[in-house]
Amino acid sequence: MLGIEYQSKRGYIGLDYFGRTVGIKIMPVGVHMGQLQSGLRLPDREWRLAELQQQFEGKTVLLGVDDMDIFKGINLKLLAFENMLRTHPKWQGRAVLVQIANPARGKGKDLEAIQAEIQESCRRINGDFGQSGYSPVVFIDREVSTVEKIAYYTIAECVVVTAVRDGMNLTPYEYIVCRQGAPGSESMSEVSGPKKSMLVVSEFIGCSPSLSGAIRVNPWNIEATAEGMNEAISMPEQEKQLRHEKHYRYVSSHDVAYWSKSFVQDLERACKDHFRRTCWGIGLGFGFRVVALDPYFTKLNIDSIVNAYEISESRAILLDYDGTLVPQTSINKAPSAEVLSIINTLCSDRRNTVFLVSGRDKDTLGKWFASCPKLGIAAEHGYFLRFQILCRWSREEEWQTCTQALDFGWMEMAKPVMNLYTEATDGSSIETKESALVWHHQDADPGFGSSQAKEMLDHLESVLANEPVSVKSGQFIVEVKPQGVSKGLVAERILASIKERGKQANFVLCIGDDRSDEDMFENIADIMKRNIVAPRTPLFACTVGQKPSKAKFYLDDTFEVVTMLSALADVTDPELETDSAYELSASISSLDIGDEQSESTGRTIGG
Ligand SMILES: O=P(O)(O)OC[C@H]1O[C@H](O[C@H]2O[C@H](CO)[C@@H](O)[C@H](O)[C@H]2O)[C@H](O)[C@@H](O)[C@@H]1O
Repeated sequence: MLGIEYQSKRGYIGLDYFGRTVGIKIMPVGVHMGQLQSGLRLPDREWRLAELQQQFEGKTVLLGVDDMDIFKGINLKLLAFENMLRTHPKWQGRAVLVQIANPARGKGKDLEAIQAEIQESCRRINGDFGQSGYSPVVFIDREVSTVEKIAYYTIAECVVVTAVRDGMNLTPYEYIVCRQGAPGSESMSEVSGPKKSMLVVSEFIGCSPSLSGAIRVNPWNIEATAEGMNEAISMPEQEKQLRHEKHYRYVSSHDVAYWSKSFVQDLERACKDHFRRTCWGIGLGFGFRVVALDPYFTKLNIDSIVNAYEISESRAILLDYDGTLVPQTSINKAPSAEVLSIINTLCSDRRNTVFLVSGRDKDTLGKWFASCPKLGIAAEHGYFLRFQILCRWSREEEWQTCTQALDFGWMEMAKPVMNLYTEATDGSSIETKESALVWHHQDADPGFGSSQAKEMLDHLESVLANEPVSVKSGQFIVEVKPQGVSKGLVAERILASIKERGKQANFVLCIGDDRSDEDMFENIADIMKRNIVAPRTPLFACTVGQKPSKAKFYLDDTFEVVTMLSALADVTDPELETDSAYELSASISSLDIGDEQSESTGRTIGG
């Protein structure tokens, strides 16, 4: 939906938009039953009905009630009626089209032209098919009172709406209610016998999908509309009755009161969490956004994290890469010498387990962090894992896949879709990773690139609906990756492995900037409630940039992230260094390893 993440929430769609939930609901508005029923009880109705019954005695009345404007398709209706009289001559002398045209609310050449066409059609049809005492078209272009309209609805065998574009259009609903009559008000002139109503409605009007018993037509198709009219008035009486009953049940139970109540209920549900959030206006011009933030969302205080770090015995440090350790805007994406040095210092303390958790591919990360042998790396959102250098005697890194061999047949389906958008979007490109496909649009025109990304996301979601993949957007990317591979799961595994090694973490720092990192924040918040980390472990879940997040803390940019990590490095005690490489080689087996399986890429750990 608009490229924004959404969930289906009990009959309505909830979009997450800058920390707020925006509910979207499609529901046709109904009629005011009470008002219509009072109209049906008006004393005036009685004599008007009697008059009309006399006027149209022995005739089958088709009724149109429309505003006089260029969208209502009144002339199309007249042409279809003319066609019906010609192709079904049995209706000549018997069928009458009463067209009420509410006076035009506007003026203009187009309106004058349509009025002239209507006049000409009425003249022609009445000239060709009229007989003494029979005018096939009765055109009423004056203000018609509610009670008079109710009388027309009551005598009409069928209502025809041929608008070529319209909003809801409640004429069919009003007609159904009038044909039913007000409960207990049957009078002498009331339509006797079982209640019936028939509808021919344009497929372009709002109420059309809610009337399953109506005959739906494309009003531009004169022949089909003529056939629809003939079918409606020729239908067996019992079927007309069944269709009427079904429509009346719907219209009377889904009235305007039901509609408003239902929206208010959903509004209350969607806004439930809004009250505990604080709204801020952020950005300028077109970049201005109202952002709802949790009141406990605060800037990460470096002194507090340093204090907690110093007194802890087993620390888990999980770091995202792009947008966290290097700015999204950097041309050179490789880590700086400063970042590598800080990471090496953090890794040098045996109390620390430091992991890079990134969406990037394993070869790039392996190359960039070759000088950090004690750093754990989760590449491609954790599909590949590199623990520390495995063995004392070997400095060769070893990658493992987090799951059994997967079927990547979906890539053959996703690639052609991405190709289409790449061809049409200058500056975009496709990145093929071992487990995922990524469409990049950072170098495309910003507006066009992001609207293409939104459209492609929808397209991919429908093409891949039955495939075991998830399609997500990130910083200038749309990524398709296997289901069950997420930074959240990898974070959980890392913390579980620390516990397995008998060093249950009592300090957790988890930092990242984008959508994929939110999975980490969410899983880790949940882990804190379980027994995987030590009781009362401080969790420093931190997002980069002040924006709605599942993290409790934020830092403004990558510069502040590096400053904070550097402060931790300053109080790190390399004295405590041991040959943790050896230790971690043992930890691999504790990482919930399932059926191990050799692969060209490395081994597999069960997931
Ligand atoms: O999990 P992260 O470390 O944040 O990595 C996420 C993605 O990083 C890479 O894309 C990013 O860098 C590109 C330039 O090198 C840039 O065009 C894009 O907008 C950034 O999102 C990587 O190419 C992706 O595969 C990762 O998913």
